[in-house]
Amino acid sequence: MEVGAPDYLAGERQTAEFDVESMKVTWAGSRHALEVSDRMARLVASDPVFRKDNRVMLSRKELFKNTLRKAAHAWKRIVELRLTEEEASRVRFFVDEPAFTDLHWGMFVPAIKGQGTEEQQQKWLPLAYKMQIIGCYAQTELGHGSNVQGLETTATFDPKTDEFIIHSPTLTSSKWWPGGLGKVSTHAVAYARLIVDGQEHGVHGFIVQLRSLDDHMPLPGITVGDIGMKFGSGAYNSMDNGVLRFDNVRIPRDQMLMRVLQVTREGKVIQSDVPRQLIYGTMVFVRQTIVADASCALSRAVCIATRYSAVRRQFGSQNGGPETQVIDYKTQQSRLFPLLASAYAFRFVSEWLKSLYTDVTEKLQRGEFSTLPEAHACTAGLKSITTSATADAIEECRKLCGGHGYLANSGLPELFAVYVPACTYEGDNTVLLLQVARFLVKTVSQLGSGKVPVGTTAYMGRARHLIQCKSNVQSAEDWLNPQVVVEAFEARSLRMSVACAENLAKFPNPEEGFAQLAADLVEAAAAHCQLIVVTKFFEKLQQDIPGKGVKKQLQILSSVYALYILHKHLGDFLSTGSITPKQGALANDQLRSLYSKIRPNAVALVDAFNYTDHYLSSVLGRYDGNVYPTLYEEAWKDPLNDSVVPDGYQEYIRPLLKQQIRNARL
Ligand SMILES: CCCCCCCCCCCCCCCCCCCCCC(=O)SCCNC(=O)CCNC(=O)[C@H](O)C(C)(C)COP(=O)(O)OP(=O)(O)OC[C@H]1O[C@@H](n2cnc3c(N)ncnc32)[C@H](O)[C@@H]1OP(=O)(O)O
Ligand SMILES: Cc1cc2nc3c(=O)[nH]c(=O)nc-3n(C[C@H](O)[C@H](O)[C@H](O)COP(=O)(O)OP(=O)(O)OC[C@H]3O[C@@H](n4cnc5c(N)ncnc54)[C@H](O)[C@@H]3O)c2cc1C
Repeated sequence: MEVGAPDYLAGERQTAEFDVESMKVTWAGSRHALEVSDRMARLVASDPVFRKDNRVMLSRKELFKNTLRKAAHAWKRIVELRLTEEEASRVRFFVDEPAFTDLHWGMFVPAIKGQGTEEQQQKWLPLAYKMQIIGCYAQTELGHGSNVQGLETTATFDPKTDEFIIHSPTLTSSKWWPGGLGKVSTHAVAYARLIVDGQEHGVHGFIVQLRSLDDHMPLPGITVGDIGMKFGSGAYNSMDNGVLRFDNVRIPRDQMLMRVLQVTREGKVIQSDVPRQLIYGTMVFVRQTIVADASCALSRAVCIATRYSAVRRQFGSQNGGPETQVIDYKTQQSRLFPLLASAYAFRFVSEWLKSLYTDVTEKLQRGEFSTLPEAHACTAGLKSITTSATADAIEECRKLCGGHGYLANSGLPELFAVYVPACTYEGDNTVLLLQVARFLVKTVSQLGSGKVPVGTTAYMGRARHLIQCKSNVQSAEDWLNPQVVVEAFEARSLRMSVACAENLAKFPNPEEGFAQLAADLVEAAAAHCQLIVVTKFFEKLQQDIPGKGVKKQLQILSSVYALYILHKHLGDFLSTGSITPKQGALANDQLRSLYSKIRPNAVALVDAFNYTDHYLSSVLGRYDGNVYPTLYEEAWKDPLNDSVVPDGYQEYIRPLLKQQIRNARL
């Protein structure tokens, strides 16, 4: 905010009962992370190249070219200022525009790192790090996305020339969707069925050059282009999601990523001791980053809706005094505050998931693979529930802002349009929950075998207790006890998984059973993942959290998140007998009183996200709350208002107004 400018939300900020600067540190993860983030946010906001207020007005071609300009400028600044990787990734975050660079850094580089041998990494990574080649992740095809084993592109080994022949045998085998592929990438990690000596060996990644490094023309045998406009104006259309076909394209044998499986000069196929699932490792990595993205997108929407709800007034004027701020309506609070709590919950669970991922990656380097199934289940499940909740929440925030939320300059429509594909990409959310369900059912089925469940399923080791325990909640206050809450969540989750396993056992064919019970399995998986989020929030509170009143606020938010989920899924808690209807009602009483505690802190709690006005790009979410004059000014900037009488008046409006109506009755 400019120095000396009026702050229409100052009154809201004065009621805060905690130290906002300390909360900023907790949200950012550390004082260092906050400092870096703050510096990079200012760097981006002060640079006119990164302007984004005109984005929705640009044609696709203009938008795309502007994205290229921003990406090139960002890279120039990163090199000139010698920014660290951490700083560079914050620059990307605040530039706030999907671009080919996301796939280059976010998937192409990690695919080579995770699936390439040492020599392959040494050859390709330096080129990729300097952006002397630009890569994408070409897995999905027109006919198959979720079913990776169903991909049709082939990679046939030719022992005569020591090459692979990459080919698209059918229309449905055309690569379809990869970001950065359509117009920019020079290379791809393309996934194809490996065929050696007439035998199939499953789907593997191959580094394929697509375009000339001299004139950017597609290489012989490559057909490549953009797949067309996507949902929403502006939004994800800055990305060149592409289509790609191979017509017997030859690549050297050493361009197959060979960490998991090697093909020798003689055409021998050698399986290393690395599990086949590591071919899916890049997806595990990205799913983990998507959980962190969910907390960012959600906090952004909540920041806009909270500030605006404090500015907006409707009804309730007493004796000519001001009307009621809409944030004071209990209905507004019961819709908004759980989303605020969810933003914090997702932030902390993503922190934990990142540490789990780092730990698993270190173990994989040492040849320890036992934690891979847990890492897969956690990343898949948390990606699924956090993105679904965030997509719904952004739309809810739009509604919380009434009519003005529908204006593009509220920032919410574009945020929604950019965000919703997260429910689909990197694994459709239902398909991913089914993966979690398989993991849970397997864990339950092994309970009797003496195998002790560990990690996030450790609670299943107490199945005997959890299957029959009764919650001892007697008052609304009892619901503030984390142990009581966690036990109710554990009982609900375990009982749902056990019920699924029991029902599955009734089917002679387990796969048929799994297919028939899929809807129940998805619910059991979601219950398990919600338990993880709740537990990790409570565990965060065990840490030393400095700053006046900060921990107290987080305690309130953790209870709000847990009790909101309980209230929303009350049917599960009741039908599994994890709590009684009376206890459910007490949870709701507690939730109401927690909302009242959040109310004086709401604006400060969203200030703690430390978002600049540039990043929020929302008239409704402005830091200073100066909404109405800005809305009014912005309206006049619309190109439709360039002329008082619109184009088309002479052709279409005037003749209409001047028409002779023959039949007066018409
Ligand atoms: C310095 C400068 C810096 C500059 C700074 C610049 C910085 C910029 C940085 C920007 C960063 C931004 C980030 C990127 C942005 C992203 C944007 C979005 C892009 C979106 C990309 C995509 O959209 S890309 C395509 C994703 N497409 C899927 O997501 C397919 C889903 N489909 C499957 O994933 C499989 O198809 C599916 C269902 C598992 C069945 O696979 P299947 O049939 O083979 O397997 P089964 O089900 O039979 O399972 C057999 C056994 O494998 C186990 N298992 C399965 N998966 C496993 C796994 N992953 N890990 C371990 N284990 C796994 C399973 O648990 C079973 O285990 P068990 O046998 O023990 O039970
Ligand atoms: C914006 C965007 C960017 C993308 N970027 C990339 C990229 O860079 N690289 C890349 O390779 N791919 C990319 N993709 C593709 C993406 O990964 C796939 O679209 C995604 O994995 C979903 O697969 P699908 O399209 O085949 O969906 P489908 O599987 O066809 O889903 C259709 C419906 O079927 C249901 N369904 C499917 N299988 C099952 C099942 N077994 N049980 C129950 N229900 C089922 C789903 O729940 C869904 O409701 C991108 C997609 C989008 C939208």
